[in-house]
Amino acid sequence: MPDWGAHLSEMRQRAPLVHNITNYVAMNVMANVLLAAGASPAMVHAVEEAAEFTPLAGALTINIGTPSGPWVAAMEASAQAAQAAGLPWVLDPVAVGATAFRREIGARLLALGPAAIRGNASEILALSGAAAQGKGADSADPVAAAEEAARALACSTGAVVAVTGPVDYVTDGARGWRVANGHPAMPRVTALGCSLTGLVGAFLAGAEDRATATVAALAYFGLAGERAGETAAGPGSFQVALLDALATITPDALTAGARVQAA
Ligand SMILES: Nc1ncnc2c1ncn2[C@@H]1O[C@H](COP(=O)(O)OP(=O)(O)OP(=O)(O)O)[C@@H](O)[C@H]1O
Ligand SMILES: Cc1ncsc1CCO
Ligand SMILES: [Mg+2]
Repeated sequence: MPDWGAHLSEMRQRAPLVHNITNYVAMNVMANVLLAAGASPAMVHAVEEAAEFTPLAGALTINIGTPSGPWVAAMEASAQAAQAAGLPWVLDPVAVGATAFRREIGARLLALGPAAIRGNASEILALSGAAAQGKGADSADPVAAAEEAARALACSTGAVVAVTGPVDYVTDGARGWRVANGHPAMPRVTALGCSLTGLVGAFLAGAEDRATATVAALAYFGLAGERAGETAAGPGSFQVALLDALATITPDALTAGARVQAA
């Protein structure tokens, strides 16, 4: 098994600038998650500047949670800029199955070569063209039901695909892992999946093996959730405790606490 903590250590040494085009709900929590982990977030979405900004960063993340025409234009321009610069970019296809608008955005972004795709089971099923039962931004499908779709999507796009839920599944089409870290309070705080997408971007910046870097980001976030769950009184204090745990988890603690199995 790879040394998961080494990925965290490398990310903190690089302290990458991560360019995020995310949704209105996620902006603050996602930026705080990236700062707590040791990366530098920048939320830059104006179509007038987004593509100019992208090459300054170590990675780009694109989240379609609250899309509108000009934002989508910025997403496409930044994804193209990342592709041209050889920078990894991560797609978070929020509620992609819900409307025709989102399905079209998802298909257009998929064609721009994401290095990784991170979504819940309903989103990964919908993005792959399979039937999905998502409830808006929330999943209504089990992770296991999306594993085959995830492998197919990884093979057709070349991206690492991460399906999150009670036990996460990650695949690059050839290899697969299950990540059991996490806490049941996590889906009760909004935008934690969106924030995790930002962390995947941070771990991918400069990484040699994008699949194991993605697994490490998921194990780290899930372990932080476990730590937060030990002290939190409810969803509000959980969010605060999660930030503290992200900042205090060491690479050695991640290596010891990661509950990852090859799948
Ligand atoms: N029931 C659960 N038990 C433990 N961990 C969970 C559970 N559900 C989700 N998680 C963890 O929560 C994090 C976010 O994943 P989730 O699948 O909820 O994302 P999401 O649906 O895209 O969230 P959002 O759209 O609100 O940002 C991941 O680290 C995942 O492992
Ligand atoms: C609640 C919500 N609605 C659109 S985006 C978002 C954040 C979680 O994906
Ligand atoms: Mg989501």
